[in-house]
Amino acid sequence: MRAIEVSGLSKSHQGFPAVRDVSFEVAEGTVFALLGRNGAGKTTTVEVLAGFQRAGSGTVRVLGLDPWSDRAALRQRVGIMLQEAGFFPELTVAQTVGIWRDFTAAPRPRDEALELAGLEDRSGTRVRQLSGGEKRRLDLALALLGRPDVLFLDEPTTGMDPEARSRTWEVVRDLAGQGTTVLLTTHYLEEAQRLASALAVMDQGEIVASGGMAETLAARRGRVAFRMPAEVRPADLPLAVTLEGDLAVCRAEDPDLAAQTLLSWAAARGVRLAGLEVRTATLEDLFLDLSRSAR
Ligand SMILES: Nc1ncnc2c1ncn2[C@@H]1O[C@H](COP(=O)(O)OP(=O)(O)OP(=O)(O)O)[C@@H](O)[C@H]1O
Repeated sequence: MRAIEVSGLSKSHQGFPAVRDVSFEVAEGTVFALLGRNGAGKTTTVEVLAGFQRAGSGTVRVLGLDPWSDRAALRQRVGIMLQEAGFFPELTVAQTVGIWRDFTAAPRPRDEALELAGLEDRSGTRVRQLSGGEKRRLDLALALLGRPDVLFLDEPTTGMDPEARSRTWEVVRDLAGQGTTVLLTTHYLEEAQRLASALAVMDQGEIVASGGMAETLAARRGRVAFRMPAEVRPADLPLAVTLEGDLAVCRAEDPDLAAQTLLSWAAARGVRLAGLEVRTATLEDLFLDLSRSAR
């Protein structure tokens, strides 16, 4: 079943086309990453899906409902963590969660929400004293209060330290494992690659790449890199390489095979390929390729 369906969505801000003819679907219980450079249109898309902005044209459905006209019905089933949360700075973390619970149907217990977000040690701290990353964790605690079926996370781990970030990843994975559908925007490509099973990349309001994470990456070329031996010239090598400082980099559809070819060549000549690194394509490679082709 599809939890989110977007078909031909367009949305302008004062005549500026922020989102243009965007279509994608998110299967129930999966994590979907919406990626793209600053200003690509991700937040606008999420805000339309969350019912904060009305679609300009096109069709949008969340759990089969229209996020704008069925806002009241959806509010109980959707959790939202947007980029700019408005908190009361003088309230403590526990008081903030307490107030939010009053507005939430069948909320999680306060301490469970704080623990999920890794804020159990901060419950007595005033919101104004929280660090940026801790405020993001409070956002997460609030988004999770109502045990949502669909969770919108707009740059959820910005400002978090590595430990908080990996803890958040675990929470997101667990939620998806329990059936929650998660739509994530992030500038951390590693985060998207680790969490999401499908993705769409936006640029200037349009989708420029989309599909399953594994298939999308498998279709890209991987990379073999090694330190260029002083006695070897690039033209001597059996495969084409580019030089990045003292690193020789070979892009290949099958990087394992390319590495084998290079190693057999080196072994036959008694040459050592120091620091050899073989990896399949990452989201970063996809981004670099997309921005190269956009130039
Ligand atoms: N309320 C608004 N009024 C006018 N223009 C807006 C408004 N909101 C967004 N825009 C413009 O629409 C475009 C898309 O913005 P959006 O916030 O959706 O991008 P984004 O992909 O989320 O970017 P970021 O990664 O920086 O958060 C940008 O050019 C932005 O300046």
